[in-house]
Amino acid sequence: MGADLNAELSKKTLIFGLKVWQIIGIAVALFIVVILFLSVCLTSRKKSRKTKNKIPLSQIPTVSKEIKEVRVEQVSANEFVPRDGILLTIHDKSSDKESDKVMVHLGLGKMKNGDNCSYSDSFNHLEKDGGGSQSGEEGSSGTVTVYRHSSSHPITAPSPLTGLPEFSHLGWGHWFTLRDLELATNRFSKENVIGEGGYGVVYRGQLINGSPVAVKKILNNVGQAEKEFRVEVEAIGHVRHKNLVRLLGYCIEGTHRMLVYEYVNNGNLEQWLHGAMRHHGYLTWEARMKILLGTAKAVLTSMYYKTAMLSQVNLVDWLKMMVGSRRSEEVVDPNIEARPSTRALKRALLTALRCVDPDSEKRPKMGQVVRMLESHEYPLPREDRRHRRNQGSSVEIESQKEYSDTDRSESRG
Ligand SMILES: Nc1ncnc2c1ncn2[C@@H]1O[C@H](COP(=O)(O)OP(=O)(O)OP(=O)(O)O)[C@@H](O)[C@H]1O
Repeated sequence: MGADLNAELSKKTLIFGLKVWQIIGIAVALFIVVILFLSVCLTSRKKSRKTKNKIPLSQIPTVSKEIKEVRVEQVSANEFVPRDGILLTIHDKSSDKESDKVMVHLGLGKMKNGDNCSYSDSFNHLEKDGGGSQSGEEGSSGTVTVYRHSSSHPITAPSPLTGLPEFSHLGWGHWFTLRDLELATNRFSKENVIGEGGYGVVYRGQLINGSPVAVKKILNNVGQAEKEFRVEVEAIGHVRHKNLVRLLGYCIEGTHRMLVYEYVNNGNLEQWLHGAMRHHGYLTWEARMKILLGTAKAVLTSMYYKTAMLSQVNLVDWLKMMVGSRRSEEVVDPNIEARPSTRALKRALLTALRCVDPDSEKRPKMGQVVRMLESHEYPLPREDRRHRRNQGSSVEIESQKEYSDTDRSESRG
């Protein structure tokens, strides 16, 4: 048997007179070379695709470990399997008569590979029986966009009430995708810009459930920005206070960092103080004091969550100069019709000066600020102050020494 096989393998063939075993050997070697070549090609293609998708490390701001990034990418519709109850919410964006699109949040599905996904898109608005919006494949001209979410971080189900993602894994707020916010802000159009702060541009937007929102797009080239984002998301997000604009959620995708706030349609304090809202009138002294106190209380609520950056240095210098040269009365906005009493003005200025003491150790605690502003006894008359100081000092009493120049001139006056 063995001898037969040997004889067969040793037979010469017509291919260059090579023996059978030689031909087999060459074929096997060629096969191995081809397999090796193909696997090298595939590996290098995968690698180059990965590096293409990767953003240089220097451009990716570091986020807290608590905040997980969602990898979202568009895939073709046949790669996913929708779950039951596809249609969750229809928001008719055409109500403003400018667009004939209906935005449809379709819901949740599963990728063929087992990953969770959500999918949504806008369809042409269908006029039917007087303009009601209709959903579904029939007549739709849009293609469904599927968002794939990493399986290690399953997406949260949209709330049946709002159509928005449910609370984020941080225990508060919604976790928006970039696409959610693009849809809300008309792709961050210039017309939707409502302001610009130190950390980014703020856009007006409308969520899928119709709620107006302010979307702050954090500039990722500002050093403080990532810190600002983290502080807001991890700390301010938990805080509820009637004087603080509520943070509704956030978006982290690639290098994008965005904060979504409830929309305040009443202008901002700067606009009220510097005349941009003058068609609505001017703030009275009482209203200003209320804002001051409300702000102090809000800061007290959110303290050492947030380290505010003071951008009022010139204002502070000006105030000190005015008080130092006994022109306190002149710092009151001339547009206020009912001027504050001397005592009320002194209370406000004294508190303000204490808060901007160059020695941060000497600045009052926010609780003391609230007490100073709320106390009608404050500032104490000089005799009472001397008397109380003999009994034991408090910051409020001590702070009045700082104001002594003006104080003396006011008492004389
Ligand atoms: N929730 C909101 N509702 C309506 N408008 C807003 C809202 N948040 C911000 N804005 C507008 O956008 C502007 C910029 O806001 P942002 O919070 O970025 O900066 P800021 O508070 O003015 O300054 P800074 O960045 O130094 O804190 C505001 O002055 C305001 O006009």
